[in-house]
Amino acid sequence: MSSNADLFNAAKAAMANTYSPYSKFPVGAAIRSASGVIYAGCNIENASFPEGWCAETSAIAHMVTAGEREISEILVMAEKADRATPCGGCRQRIAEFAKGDTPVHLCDSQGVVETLTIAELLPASFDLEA
Ligand SMILES: O=c1ccn([C@H]2C[C@H](O)[C@@H](CO)O2)c(=O)[nH]1
Ligand SMILES: [Zn+2]
Repeated sequence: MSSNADLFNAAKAAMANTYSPYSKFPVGAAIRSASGVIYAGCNIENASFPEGWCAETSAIAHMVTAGEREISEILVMAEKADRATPCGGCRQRIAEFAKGDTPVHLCDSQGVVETLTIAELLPASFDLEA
């Protein structure tokens, strides 16, 4: 297990609570905030399919609700993927609370497979001040 065992375990525990009866594709995410606290989340689907949301979005919601606004690293896992990567919308949501060099750890069910920065995942991202 990597040195991100705490993040990995938090994402795995969150993934166990997934509500994904439609896709049957469990996802978990865990953020380490600037203060060092871990915020996790799972994907939550809906019978009205577009109303569901992603694990990364749940984790960001927990972080912001707790009064924090800076992601220092984030880890994503999907039970059925060899290397889970955030969807386009989640890349933009992560970028809102991250710096370009903020690490995004992509996992399989065993551990971190690859780490990319959010700037690598979302080059030339939308910014009102760009
Ligand atoms: O970045 C992503 C991409 C997809 N999903 C979820 C949404 C849906 O519930 C399921 C299948 O797309 O995976 C996430 O949680 N994060
Ligand atoms: Zn997403």
